[in-house]
Amino acid sequence: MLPAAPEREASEGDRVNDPIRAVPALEAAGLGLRYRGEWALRDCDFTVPAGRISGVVGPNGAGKSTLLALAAGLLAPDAGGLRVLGEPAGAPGLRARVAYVAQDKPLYPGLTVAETLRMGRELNPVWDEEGARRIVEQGELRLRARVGSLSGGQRTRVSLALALGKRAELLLLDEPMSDLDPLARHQLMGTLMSVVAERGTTVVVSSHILPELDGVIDHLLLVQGGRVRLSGDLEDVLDGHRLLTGPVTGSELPEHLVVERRVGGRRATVLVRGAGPFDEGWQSGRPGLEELLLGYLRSPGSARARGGNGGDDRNDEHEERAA
Ligand SMILES: Nc1ncnc2c1ncn2[C@@H]1O[C@H](COP(=O)(O)OP(=O)(O)OP(=O)(O)O)[C@@H](O)[C@H]1O
Repeated sequence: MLPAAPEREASEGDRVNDPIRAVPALEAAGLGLRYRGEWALRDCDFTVPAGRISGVVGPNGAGKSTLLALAAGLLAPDAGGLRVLGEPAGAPGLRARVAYVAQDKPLYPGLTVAETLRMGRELNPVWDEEGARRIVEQGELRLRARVGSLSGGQRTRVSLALALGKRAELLLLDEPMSDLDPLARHQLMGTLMSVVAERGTTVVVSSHILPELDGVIDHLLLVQGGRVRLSGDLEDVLDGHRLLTGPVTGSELPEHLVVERRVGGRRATVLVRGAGPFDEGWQSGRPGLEELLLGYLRSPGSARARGGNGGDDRNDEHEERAA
């Protein structure tokens, strides 16, 4: 597991009373985007609160990168709308307020690491030279090395240094850690989280490496098949589910609450929406993040949920019909 996110400076009450934090980081209504006529994201309604670390989770091809690119203003929606920090995504006023690290970490290969950081300093009205250098130096990168000669993990480090140096209000990170070795991942995530906690930065980070997010995120967006399947405060979402174990026969469960059922021998393990009470034949516990996500990912057509209360049935029916 990666280092736990340090205590955030602001409490929930502070956020509500702070007019800036009361504006969500992302707010999508009916958001959709097509590539060559095929919907990559469709009918997405969600809110990502400010001042939090949100995990965008989903399998390959789910639409995570598309969602982040829309938030970064690199793509324009084909349906619905997306507001970022209170402004329409892509608005010029967001350029200095949002930093985006794309999955393929595009950088200029001909520049050295030092020249890349200098470019960051010159292009951004606010620049944290010390913070950016710290990230580069932790990786023992030579400032004179050409970016084109760096490994994938080293380029990730330079990209994150640029993003953090910008001191943006919102960091959009698309699979930031996928090409880092476990030690670098642990170290860099720790640095990232402490910087973010210090500054109260909002982070939206996509990943399909579930352990990477455990103990780090405090808000969740589960994307599957181009739709948002689950979203909400992480604790509320976990509180809104139970992992039940019991004999395969004899204990009843309302089918519409079942997310995933696995049978091993005579015992069944069932992930359900809602906190019960359930038939007393079941042993019941709150699922962990990985158990919850794997349950949903393994059962793409099961009960759908939204928000921490385990979901809204009317929405579920709508989404299932539209799918
Ligand atoms: N440039 C593109 N042209 C055509 N189709 C695309 C393009 N980019 C993405 N898609 C399609 O859109 C869907 C969503 O892709 P996206 O890259 O957003 O998924 P993802 O969740 O980020 O996947 P991964 O975890 O593999 O990065 C996929 O079906 C993908 O094939």
